[in-house]
Amino acid sequence: MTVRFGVIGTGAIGTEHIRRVEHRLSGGKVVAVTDISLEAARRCIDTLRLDAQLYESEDELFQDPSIDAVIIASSGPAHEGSVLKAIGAGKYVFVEKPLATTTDGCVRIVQAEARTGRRLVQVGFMRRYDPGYRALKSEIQSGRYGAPLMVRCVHRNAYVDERYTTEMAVLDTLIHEIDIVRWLMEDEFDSVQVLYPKSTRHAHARLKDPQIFNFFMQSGVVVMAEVFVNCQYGYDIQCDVVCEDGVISITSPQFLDILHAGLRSHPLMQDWKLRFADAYDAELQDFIDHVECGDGPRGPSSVDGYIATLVGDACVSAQTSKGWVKIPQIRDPNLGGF
Ligand SMILES: NC(=O)C1=CN([C@@H]2O[C@H](COP(=O)(O)OP(=O)(O)OC[C@H]3O[C@@H](n4cnc5c(N)ncnc54)[C@H](O)[C@@H]3O)[C@@H](O)[C@H]2O)C=CC1
Ligand SMILES: O=C1[C@H](O)[C@H](O)[C@@H](O)[C@H](O)[C@H]1O
Repeated sequence: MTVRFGVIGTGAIGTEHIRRVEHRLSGGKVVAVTDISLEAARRCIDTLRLDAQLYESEDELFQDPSIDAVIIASSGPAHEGSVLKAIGAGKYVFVEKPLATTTDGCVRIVQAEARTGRRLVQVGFMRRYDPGYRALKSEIQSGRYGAPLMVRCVHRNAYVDERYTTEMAVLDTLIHEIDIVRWLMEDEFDSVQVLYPKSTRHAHARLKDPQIFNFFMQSGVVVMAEVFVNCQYGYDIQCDVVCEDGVISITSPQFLDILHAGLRSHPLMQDWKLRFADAYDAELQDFIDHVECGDGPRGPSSVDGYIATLVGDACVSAQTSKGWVKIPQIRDPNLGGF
């Protein structure tokens, strides 16, 4: 069986995901696309030479019985509505992060999925599929370095545009660290504090950049996460786990070592597309494989998406408070009671 995809949102990552389903992965095919900008959707079909139906709305796309699964790659605020409609139409759903931009929205999705009695949703937390993070988790779990004590994360973009806000540093950017630290440490967040260093002159007037997010995990492990989205030099993702008997760190994949004019240099990646290309391929291939055999997705779940946004909401609160903010208790959305 080939998994027949409809894609909602044909922007930067939507186009990337379409390209990988069509040309790099096995078992999937894009048969329909839509976008709030029909021009963007049409341009995507033409550029990628897709044999796909252009739908004027997602509602029409969801009614297409030939579509097995949808990839939701629209802007974050649109995710909740699209995911709920997709669940209602009985479609499998791969939704880019965040699952929804509010905790209540995530709960509505988790409860809607639970009512179907099936796993339908996977969230695009692709770092769980990155070879570096997977090797890091394996080393932590080996016990060779003793207990983890601290985690240091760095998430730097070369630059962002005027649409990027101080809050987006949480649900658009830091949300990757929130999910990957949960997964690496098999632990939950307890509390968060935000520090604002002096802002860079490269940040637009309404953006505080960089930002430091300090967390206590429930185990007592401390997480220090830097988000700096105008670093100028490139796209730099770092993660060091400091243990009792050693430090384990991911490294950025090096494609080139250049000797020139008396210098040695390693060109840095400039954005997420190349840095996590293998991870994006692996997460979507995993989705396709499990949908194809009828299991339903086994990647990051709607509950993972709910917890990431729950912690994100606490981080946004901490951005405007002076002290520590407690992360609300994680309740099992499957059991209702909200
Ligand atoms: N996992 C990752 O590493 C990455 C994830 N993302 C996530 O992917 C999503 C899209 O990001 P980008 O592709 O960078 O944005 P983008 O702005 O390039 O593309 C978004 C597309 O969605 C369309 N759109 C907006 N609202 C819509 C709606 N209600 N219905 C249908 N289409 C709608 C826009 O017209 C646009 O074509 C975001 O949630 C973002 O957080 C983005 C980049 C990397
Ligand atoms: O999800 C992403 C990308 O993966 C980048 O890491 C972030 O910096 C970007 O803001 C966000 O859209």
